[in-house]
Amino acid sequence: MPAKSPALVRVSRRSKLPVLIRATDVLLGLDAIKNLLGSVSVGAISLYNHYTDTRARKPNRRAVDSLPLGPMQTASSVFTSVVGERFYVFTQTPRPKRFSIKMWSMTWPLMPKNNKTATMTQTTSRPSDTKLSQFRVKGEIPVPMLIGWLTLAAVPILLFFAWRSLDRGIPGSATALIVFAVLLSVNGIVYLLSRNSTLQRRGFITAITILFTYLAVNAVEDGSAIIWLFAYPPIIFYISEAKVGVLACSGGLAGVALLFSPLGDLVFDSPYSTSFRLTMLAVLGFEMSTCYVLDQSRRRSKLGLLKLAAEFEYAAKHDALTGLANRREAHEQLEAEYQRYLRNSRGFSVLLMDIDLFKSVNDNHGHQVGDETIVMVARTLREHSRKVDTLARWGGEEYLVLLPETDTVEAVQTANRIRQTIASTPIETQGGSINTTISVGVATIHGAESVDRLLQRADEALYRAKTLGRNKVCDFEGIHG
Ligand SMILES: Nc1nc2c(ncn2[C@@H]2O[C@H](COP(=O)(O)OP(=O)(O)OP(=O)(O)O)[C@@H](O)[C@H]2O)c(=O)[nH]1
Repeated sequence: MPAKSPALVRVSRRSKLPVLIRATDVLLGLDAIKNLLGSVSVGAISLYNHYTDTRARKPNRRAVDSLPLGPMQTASSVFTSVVGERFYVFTQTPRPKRFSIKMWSMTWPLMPKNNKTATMTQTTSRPSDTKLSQFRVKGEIPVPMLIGWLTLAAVPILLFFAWRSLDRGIPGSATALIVFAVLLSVNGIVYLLSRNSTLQRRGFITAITILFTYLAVNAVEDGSAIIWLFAYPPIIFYISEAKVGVLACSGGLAGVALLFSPLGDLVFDSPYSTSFRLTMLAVLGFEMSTCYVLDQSRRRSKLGLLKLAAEFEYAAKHDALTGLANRREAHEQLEAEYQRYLRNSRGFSVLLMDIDLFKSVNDNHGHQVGDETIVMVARTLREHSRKVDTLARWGGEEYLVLLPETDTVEAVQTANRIRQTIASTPIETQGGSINTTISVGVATIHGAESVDRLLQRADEALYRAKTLGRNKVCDFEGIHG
């Protein structure tokens, strides 16, 4: 065992330790900056979707209602942004080009792990925290990639120090370092072959924990190798759950304290001076606590950011009054269904529905009762639909129902069921009981017609149902109830 080295104490106290700690701070700081940038972009896009009528490309009624904008005209020039969880609203200045409209067309920065886009149907609800944790924020370094880079960096360093140990006539240390280099490489290769990230992470954590223990206990490199311990906390907190990070760090710190204790001196022949031991323990403990606090903050802000994004994504795809899909989402679902139809020829139908003489409901009972009627009709639609159907509020008192794998006969049956229920069930509103009816236009996709053409046929069928006296279900060919 090498004798105590005064050089080690001098080096570690004066230069290496602060440099290592600063490097750690810089890395964590960069991560925090990335998070903030991610937060700004997610928030900006989400807010844009939430407060914008995408067809008119203007702020929607929600924007006008909820933001302190004053007169209606100013709403058409509103810009929204977000930093953290604070919303900022900018109204257009006399020099409108000062704000870049490009910000609005950025891609959605959330990426599900499996790269599949979740389909949004009537059953979609706000995602849970567990579900959210499956997402990562764009710009965040994926753990397998980080482990890959760390392995790539560690292997040559280990081989270099192994060569130095050999050169200094310490073959035992050289062999151990080569074994660690091989272990890390094997772990990397196994991951490349199996793509099992859990195995990769566990293998890496085990390897570096044993490696750092070896470096500390055997006082490799005249005892200076123990300084590498400072690399352990940020890595362990980043690549594992907070719980594992806390356990590993407190175990590590207790281990070092034991090594530095009189008991450690009995078992191991450590070269560390008393002042070095105290400094090392204090700084290591300080670094671990700092890493824990920063990691908690990173995790909390990520979850908050994902929640915020999920809330706004939900709002961007749903109608605020009824909770049904909005028109834009309905178009997306129609397009997706159409693509499925082109691929596997499974047909689908659409129902275009309109509440009859709705203007008179508003005129006779007021707008509030009109709104309640719209909500109650939406509820009836939900009750009479399958989970796979997409229910959308198409316009004011117009609804669209997308029925996958449904032919005209079945679509007409569904439409009649809904129509009859609405006609026979008085709607209870604050303004009293209201009897209302709906007219329905049915269209089923056929041949190579486009979605637009399909919608046009449904619209024409709806028009026919209206002209034939309302409370009717029609398709392109004729009346069905
Ligand atoms: N309460 C309320 N009314 C709305 C909403 N959106 C649109 N409307 C009203 O819905 C009414 C639609 O009336 P019209 O298009 O003339 O049709 P209608 O009275 O239903 O007559 P038909 O469609 O021919 O049966 C208008 O008075 C709109 O102001 C809304 O969100 N809430």
